[in-house]
Amino acid sequence: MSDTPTTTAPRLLDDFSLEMTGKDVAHLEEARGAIPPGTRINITFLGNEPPELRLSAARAAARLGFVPVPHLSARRLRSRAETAEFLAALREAGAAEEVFVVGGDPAVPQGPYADALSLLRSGLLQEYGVRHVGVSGYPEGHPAIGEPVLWSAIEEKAAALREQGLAGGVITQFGFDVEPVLRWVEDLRERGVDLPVRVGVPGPAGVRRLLSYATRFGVGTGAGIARKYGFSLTNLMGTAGPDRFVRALAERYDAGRHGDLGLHFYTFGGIGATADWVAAQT
Ligand SMILES: NC(=O)C1=CN([C@@H]2O[C@H](COP(=O)(O)OP(=O)(O)OC[C@H]3O[C@@H](n4cnc5c(N)ncnc54)[C@H](O)[C@@H]3O)[C@@H](O)[C@H]2O)C=CC1
Ligand SMILES: Nc1nc(=O)c2c([nH]1)NC[C@@H]1CN(c3ccc(C(=O)N[C@@H](CCC(=O)O)C(=O)O)cc3)CN21
Repeated sequence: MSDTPTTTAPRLLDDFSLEMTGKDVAHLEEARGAIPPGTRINITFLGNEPPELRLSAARAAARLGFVPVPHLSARRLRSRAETAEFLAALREAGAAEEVFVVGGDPAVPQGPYADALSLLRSGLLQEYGVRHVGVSGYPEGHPAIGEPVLWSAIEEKAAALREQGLAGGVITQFGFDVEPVLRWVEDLRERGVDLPVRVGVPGPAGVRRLLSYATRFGVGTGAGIARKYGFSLTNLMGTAGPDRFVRALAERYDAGRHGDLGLHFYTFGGIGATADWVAAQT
């Protein structure tokens, strides 16, 4: 129904998720009133944040009435015992039901899990009460991982989730261009993966910051993409929000072809700005 974008857009935003780091707890507290109760709040697993900081973020999200979705970065986990300890603490915090499992940026795994799949297959997650696992998707590829590897990884993870009796979903790497996202989702569906997909996009933020994260994670920002998204590569002082991106996604989203789609906002230090932006859309 591409001729009724205004009725489709709120649907995509009905059950959005937000991503924060351990350092954003005060921002979450400030923004709480602008975020619908029960919203999923993902907690990034940064290498430079100690587990206690991530745990305090998970606790804060639960205490404020949201659903914490802590991330586990497989390659950063140094042992099965360390992983079990983190999961036990999450369970204690009421934050273990939903997690997001990602490979992890270290070029060499720091412990027994070389990828998300090995953690999924370890049996540990269920032991600590995990019921729903998010995995990542890369509509524009990944700078260090080839396309065929990415495709087999996501197919194997979807199969492993089924085998392990875990519910799941996909969250895509943030991007600035809707076209590759929808093409990728169609490809995913043709490969038989029917997991719900949350399309990752940055919340409103300064252009300089967006570009620096994009560079850091190998996300494309060509001049054409920038224009479509609504920022200029030469005006680094400006800010840019996902207005056009979300509008374009809503216009082109066809549930018959794309299955279950939602939105995931990478807030990059601005959870309040993102919450306000979403609230202003409805
Ligand atoms: N999308 C996101 O929000 C985030 C993505 N990442 C990064 O994305 C990458 C892939 O994660 P997943 O999609 O979960 O992959 P995965 O764990 O499912 O692995 C897929 C394949 O790529 C290989 N691989 C994984 N990480 C790698 C790395 N850092 N360098 C070289 N090869 C690697 C694995 O051995 C496996 O063959 C990782 O580098 C991860 O840190 C990290 C944090 C958040
Ligand atoms: N390949 C890959 N690796 C990642 O680690 C990664 C992705 N992709 N995609 C996006 C998510 C979100 N990520 C991040 C990483 C760092 C901050 C961060 O450092 N935030 C600052 C505040 C904002 C700022 O000052 O820029 C912080 O201090 O927490 C946030 C999200 C990491 N993520």
